[in-house]
Amino acid sequence: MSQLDIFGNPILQKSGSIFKKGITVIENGEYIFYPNFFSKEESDSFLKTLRSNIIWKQESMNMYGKKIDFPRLTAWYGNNDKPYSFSGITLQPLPWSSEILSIKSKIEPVANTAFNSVLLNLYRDGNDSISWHTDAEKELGINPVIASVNFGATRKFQLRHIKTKEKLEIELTHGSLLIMQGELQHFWQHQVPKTSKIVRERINLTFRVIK
Ligand SMILES: O=C(O)CCC(=O)C(=O)O
Ligand SMILES: [Fe+2]
Repeated sequence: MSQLDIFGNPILQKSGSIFKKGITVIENGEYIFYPNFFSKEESDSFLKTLRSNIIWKQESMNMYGKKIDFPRLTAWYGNNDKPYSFSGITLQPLPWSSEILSIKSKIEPVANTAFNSVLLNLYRDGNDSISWHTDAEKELGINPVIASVNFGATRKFQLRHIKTKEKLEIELTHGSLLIMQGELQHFWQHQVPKTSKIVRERINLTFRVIK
């Protein structure tokens, strides 16, 4: 476990990253990580209510004429009725639920951003994953702020610079908050790889602003 600063953020030992006011500044991007943003009790409760109240869907995409299921379940909520497209599929948002609004109101002052939509992912076990991508869809505009909230199993979140191929890794723990900002989405891809470890379910919420 790395050393933590006064904000509870790990102090990165990696060369090339500067740490100021809780923001980790890396080449072509910034992030803020709170390993314990929500208490254990709050996190346990959100995990349970989101698991049962969210309308989870098995989305799929078409690849060479074959239907391929995403290796996770997803849901899309928001106050914006513009459809949002990613990985070749288009999602219509469902109206905010009370537990999502409660999470949103806690993270907005920290992220300094009023989010109008959220994508939820349910990773049922270590076989579920999301592969290398950026969240740089044109609806999100230039230098989007994306706030990622995590409940359940701790999973590895990897970042890879598209030019230098440098890699960073953050363990996204139960109750953690990761805010990605600056140029990060334009220069770094991210993924949550499969793991052969036996892990419980994990729910991730990425809050976004659709322009
Ligand atoms: O599950 C995660 O931590 C990442 C999810 C993600 O990258 C996305 O939904 O775009
Ligand atoms: Fe993403």
